[in-house]
Amino acid sequence: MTTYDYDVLYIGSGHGTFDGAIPLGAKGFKVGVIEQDLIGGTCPNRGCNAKIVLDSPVALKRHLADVHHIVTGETTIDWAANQAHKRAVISGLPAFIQGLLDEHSVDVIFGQGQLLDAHTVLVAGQNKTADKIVIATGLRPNRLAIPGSEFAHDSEDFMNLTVMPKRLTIIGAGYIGMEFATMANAAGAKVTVVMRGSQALRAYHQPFVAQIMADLTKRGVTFVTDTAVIAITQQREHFIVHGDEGFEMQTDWILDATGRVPNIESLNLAKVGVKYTPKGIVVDQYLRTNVPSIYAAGDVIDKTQPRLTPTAIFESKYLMHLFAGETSAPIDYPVVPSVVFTSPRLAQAGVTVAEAEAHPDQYVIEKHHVPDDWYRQVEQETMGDNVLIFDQKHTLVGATEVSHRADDVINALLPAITFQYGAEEIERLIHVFPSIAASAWDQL
Ligand SMILES: Cc1cc2nc3c(=O)[nH]c(=O)nc-3n(C[C@H](O)[C@H](O)[C@H](O)COP(=O)(O)OP(=O)(O)OC[C@H]3O[C@@H](n4cnc5c(N)ncnc54)[C@H](O)[C@@H]3O)c2cc1C
Ligand SMILES: NC(=O)c1ccc[n+]([C@@H]2O[C@H](COP(=O)([O-])OP(=O)(O)OC[C@H]3O[C@@H](n4cnc5c(N)ncnc54)[C@H](O)[C@@H]3O)[C@@H](O)[C@H]2O)c1
Repeated sequence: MTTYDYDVLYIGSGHGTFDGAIPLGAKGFKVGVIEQDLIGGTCPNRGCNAKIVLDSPVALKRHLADVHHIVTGETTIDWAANQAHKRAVISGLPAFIQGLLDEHSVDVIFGQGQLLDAHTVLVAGQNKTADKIVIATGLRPNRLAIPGSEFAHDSEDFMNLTVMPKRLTIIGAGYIGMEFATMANAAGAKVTVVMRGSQALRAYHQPFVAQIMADLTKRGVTFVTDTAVIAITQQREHFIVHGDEGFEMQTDWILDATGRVPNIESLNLAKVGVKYTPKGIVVDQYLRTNVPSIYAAGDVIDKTQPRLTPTAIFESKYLMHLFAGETSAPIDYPVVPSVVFTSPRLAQAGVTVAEAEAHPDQYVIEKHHVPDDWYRQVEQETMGDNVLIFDQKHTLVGATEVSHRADDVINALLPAITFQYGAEEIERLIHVFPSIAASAWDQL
């Protein structure tokens, strides 16, 4: 029988890897993890964790604005201090995650991994062999293919800014475009978002997206719609963003937020015969590629599920159970909730409003205006709406909300959606009172 260096060798050390690699190591499997950059990947170092620290005073400033006649005085965000706080919170995460890997005897190998064959990865000049290989190399920022694209920055650069530019232009109105426009606006920048079309956050309920855009506009953000950026030029210490049909705008700093692309080029996929598309690696229902010993997890998979940390964690844990022989079933994704961290937040889970509206024979739609709830008046929320979607048996199957606490509301409703609770279970699940969860549950 062939002996390999590892039972399982992961390429990449993000959530698509470590949430499964650590318990697999703990079960006694020989596990290796190859990483070319910071341990933990995007989410802890330059994604969710970094972003939510920077956003915290932004959300707080918004709450204070709502109660300005009670808590008086002007509040400003000291961006340099915010940046220092972010560094203090996240800088220890790679060592923390590496500590967990070490504790469970998972080898960490630094370097760029490149497949040599179905069981061998070349890293740091050495061949490492494994019974199974998991590709979990994630995504990187897209770079617009236009003249002057080198003058634009990415989300990581934004999150490392120590001085907030006076004028900031964001290209793209997806997650990053909208969240970072919110942060930069609250920190005092004059923000312009240039959009190729007219729709932001396409996966979300558009009337709620329109509320967020109108609110940001009121706060000073400019949305330039139906404009494709065709070039960026430098003019002394400023930049000019050139759009089609003669659009031109002077700015101090440009964020290219036009999406993210899979990290697959360096892997040698074609030589080993692993199938992929421009959206990532093709896998079957067992997250297995067409090469039987090679699997993939996390953002690098070409998939319909949202490319989010909870999805990567679920996939990583699924593979851990599969490799440990604890399941032989195909992956069965639960409801994946999602949120855009604007102020107010926009969150959703389960059946979307668009799906429900398209099938009125299957679904019942209920709408609520958030400030109508006495508990939401405590924090003086002035805007906010939600839509709850029920099936014909009045089981909750979907929900979306725009409000300051939308993320907490959707989390609170999630058990009802995921486990299809009936009236009896809903009555038996009680919450701390008063609380967001109690308030959300009261709607069922
Ligand atoms: C700005 C930003 C904010 C985000 N905010 C949220 C949020 O609020 N909530 C949420 O759920 N999700 C958020 N996400 C998405 C989330 O970060 C990803 O879904 C998650 O990190 C995916 O994990 P992963 O393990 O698949 O990939 P990654 O975390 O990207 O890890 C891949 C790792 O592979 C390494 N690698 C790549 N190629 C090689 C190679 N050849 N050899 C060795 N190593 C390699 C990379 O260096 C990287 O460390 C955000 C993303 C960004 C960019
Ligand atoms: N809250 C969260 O969970 C969160 C936050 C940030 C990022 N993320 C993840 O990070 C990933 C990337 O986020 P993102 O915002 O970069 O991508 P995105 O796909 O959400 O948005 C990209 C935007 O750029 C636009 N665009 C694409 N090509 C363009 C072009 N040539 N010119 C102009 N506009 C163009 C798109 O229309 C879209 O509006 C996503 O997978 C997301 O899941 C998640």
